[in-house]
Amino acid sequence: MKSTESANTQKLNDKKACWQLLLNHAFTNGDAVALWRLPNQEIQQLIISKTEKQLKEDAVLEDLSEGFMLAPFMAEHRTFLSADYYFRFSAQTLEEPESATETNAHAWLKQLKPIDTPPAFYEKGSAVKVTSIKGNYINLVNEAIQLIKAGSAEKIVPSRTKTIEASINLLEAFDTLCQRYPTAMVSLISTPNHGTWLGATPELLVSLENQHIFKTVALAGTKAWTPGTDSKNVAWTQKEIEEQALVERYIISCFKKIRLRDYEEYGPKTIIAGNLMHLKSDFKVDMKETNFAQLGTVMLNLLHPTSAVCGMPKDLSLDFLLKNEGYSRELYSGYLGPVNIQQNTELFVNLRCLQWKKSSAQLYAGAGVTIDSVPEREWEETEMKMNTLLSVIFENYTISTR
Ligand SMILES: C=C(O[C@H]1C=CC=C(C(=O)O)[C@@H]1O)C(=O)O
Repeated sequence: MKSTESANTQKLNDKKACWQLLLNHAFTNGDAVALWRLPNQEIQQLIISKTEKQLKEDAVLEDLSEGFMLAPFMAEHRTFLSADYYFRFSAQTLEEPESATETNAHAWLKQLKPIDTPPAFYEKGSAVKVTSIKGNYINLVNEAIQLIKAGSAEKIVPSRTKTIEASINLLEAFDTLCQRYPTAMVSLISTPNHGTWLGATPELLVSLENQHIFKTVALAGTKAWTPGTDSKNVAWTQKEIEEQALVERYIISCFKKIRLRDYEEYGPKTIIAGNLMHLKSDFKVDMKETNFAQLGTVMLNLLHPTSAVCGMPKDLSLDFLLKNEGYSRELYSGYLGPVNIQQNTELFVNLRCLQWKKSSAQLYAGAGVTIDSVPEREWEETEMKMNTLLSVIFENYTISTR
């Protein structure tokens, strides 16, 4: 017992060794794992959960225990990972416990027996890859444009996948994404039911600070960012301005539905998200002043899927995507994030992500199509979005795509 403790004490001073030890034990026991880093924070957080609990449709966000939520694009089957073991890490080491949950987790860690093989992340069966062919995606965008021209929809967000043959070192990739994209929510999730997902998303869906301040954003419009570009001097086209305004109007329509008038709105302004720039407006509500204790739950159900990932009107766009995209989005464009950890909930739309396989990775991206869309440009936009991860992860790899 004593020798295990001293071996582990050394590991605590080495973040990567500590991750290996924890993940190895989690995967050996069939536990689920969520590792994440919130925007503009140094601290990386890790949950190990013994159960992948399916949430009921009427689950109340504000009443959940400390944990991590995962929702696929078709959000009726949401998963909740309770924080059975919770750890925080700085750049190199494990942080000292600050809560009872963390103290328990540290005690558990100290008595774990070393396993010196690399962690075996969960892998899910392969998905269909029809939309990875350029011609298919161009046709899909053209069909969306026809529907919009016929007056049935204002905006639709068709997506596609791309498979890369390579074996990724997930923990290295997670750390590199954290360094390269300080404003993104970076996550690495591995569960028996969902497999393994890595992402660096710029899009907040719902945040609740101290059960008091509700926040969401309207994000749309995409341009390549090159170092040195000043975000204050970026010119956006009419198409991009309208595309983002649609997302804004959608959020406001959700507030109207619940008769909430007292919200603050800032922007839109240009933000840098890795290799890209977007237009973003911020919305904020004081839940105490508006006397709306369950605003998070109510808005989450109304907002998802937003017109940034689905379209406008929502039902018609969803119907179009389910019939025509030709693959299941799974966790791509769903949402994920910590719930009620240290009184805060921060759920993000799962964009700029990949699904990991032992010897390959499946990337996902979509583009907002409006009446002014040019299909070839939408294809290029999805390529740029996939490059957010590819350019970081594969810096030192030879890539072959199919
Ligand atoms: C659907 C995606 O991005 C959304 C978020 C920001 C900008 C978008 C756009 O310009 O089309 C998309 O609405 C994606 O990254 O797969």
